[in-house]
Amino acid sequence: ARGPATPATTLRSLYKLPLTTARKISTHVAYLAKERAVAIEAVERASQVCQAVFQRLITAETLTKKDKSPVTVADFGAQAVVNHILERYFPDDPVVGEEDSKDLQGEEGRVLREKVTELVNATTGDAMSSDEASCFARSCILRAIDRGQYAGGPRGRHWTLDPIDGTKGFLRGEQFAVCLALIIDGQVHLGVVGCPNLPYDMSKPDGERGVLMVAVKGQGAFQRKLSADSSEQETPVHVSGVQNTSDAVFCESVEAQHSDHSTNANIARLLGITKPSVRMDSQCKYASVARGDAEIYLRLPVSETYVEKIWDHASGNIIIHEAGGRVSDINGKPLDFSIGRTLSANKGVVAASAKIFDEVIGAVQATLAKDN
Ligand SMILES: Nc1ncnc2c1ncn2[C@@H]1O[C@H](COP(=O)(O)O)[C@@H](O)[C@H]1OP(=O)(O)O
Ligand SMILES: [Mg+2]
Repeated sequence: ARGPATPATTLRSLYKLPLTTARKISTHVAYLAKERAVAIEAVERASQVCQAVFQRLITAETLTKKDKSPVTVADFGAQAVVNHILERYFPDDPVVGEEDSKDLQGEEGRVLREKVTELVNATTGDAMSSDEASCFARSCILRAIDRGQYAGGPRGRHWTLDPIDGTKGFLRGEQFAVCLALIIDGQVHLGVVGCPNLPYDMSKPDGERGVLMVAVKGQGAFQRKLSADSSEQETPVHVSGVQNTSDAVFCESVEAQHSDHSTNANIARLLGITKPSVRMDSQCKYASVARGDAEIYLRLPVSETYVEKIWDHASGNIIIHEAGGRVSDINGKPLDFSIGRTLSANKGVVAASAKIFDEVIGAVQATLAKDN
C-alpha cells in the first residue's frame, strides 16, 4: 500500500523523477516552509493590529500632546498576536520579544490590558482572556506576551520579535516595521519584515503602500504586498547594481539619538556621495537596501554604552544577505546573534550591496580613525 504523500513522493510523481533526486530537491524546497508561512501570517496579523490602532487611536490630539499610549497598545497587541500564533504552530519554540506584560498587570494595568485585549480579539477572531486569575489558560493575553522572555543564546531554535520597530515613525504616520526572525544555533535562518507604510513600488511613492519582505537561508529574498492573499505573487528582490559609491544613496535613522548623523555624513563624503541621505525609521531601511531603493545603510553609534538588540537587526540581516548584500558592524565583523538578547559583541551596523561593501567599510574605518 502507498503511504501518505510526502514532498518527495509528490515531486517524484509530478516530474517523474527518481525518488533519490526527488528527496534531495524536496528537502531543499521544503526547508522551513511551514515556519515561513506561519511567520508571514503572524506578521500580517500584527501589522493589521498596528494599522487598526493607528486609525482608531491616533488623533490630532494624541499627536500634539505627544501622547505615546497608542503605540503602547499596538506594541503589546502585536506581540500578543505573534506569540499566540507561534505558540499554536511551534509550541516548543521560545521567543525573544521586546516587550513583557509588567505594565498590563494588576489594577494599574487594567485599562491598558482591556484595550489590548479588545484589539487582539478583534484582529485574531480568537477569544483571548485578559483575566489575570485565569492566566494559566492557553489563550491569555499576558501569558502570550510573556512568551517573549527567552534569553536567547547559541543553541537550538528561537524566534526573535520586534512587534513595532520604529515607534516614533509609527506615531508620525511614517515608516515602522513588524519584524520576526528565526534563529537556529546562533544564526538567522528566516526573517520577515512587514512595512505597512512603505510604498510597494518606490518609483510610485504615492502609490499603494504595504510591503512584506521575507527570506530563508539559501532561498533568496522576496517581497509581496502586505495583506495580500497567499495566492498573490512574491517577487524576488535584489540589491542595487551600482558600482561607484558616488552614485549611491545611503539611508539612516530619523532620530539623531539612534545613529550619528554627522559621522554618517563624513563617511558619505569620503565615498563621494552627493545625494542627500534618506532618513527613515525602523528596519524598513534594510528593506530599502535589499530591493535597491538605496545602496547603503549606516548606523554609526552615538553612545558608547548603547547595545543593539537582536530583534532590531535579525530579520533585516538575513533579508540583506539573501538579496545579495552584506551586513556587519562598523569594524566589518558579522553581527553575532548567538550571545543572547543583545548584539554585545558588535558596535553599530553597516549594510550595503556586496559590490561596494568593502569600500564602504574602508570609508567607515578611515572616518573613525580620523575622528579619534
Ligand atoms: N541610543 C540608541 N542607539 C541606537 N539605537 C537605539 C538607541 N536607543 C534606542 N534605539 C533603538 O533603535 C530602534 C529604532 O531605530 P531607528 O532609528 O532605525 O528607527 C529602536 O528599536 C530603538 O530601541 P527602543 O525601541 O528601545 O527605543
Ligand atoms: Mg526596535
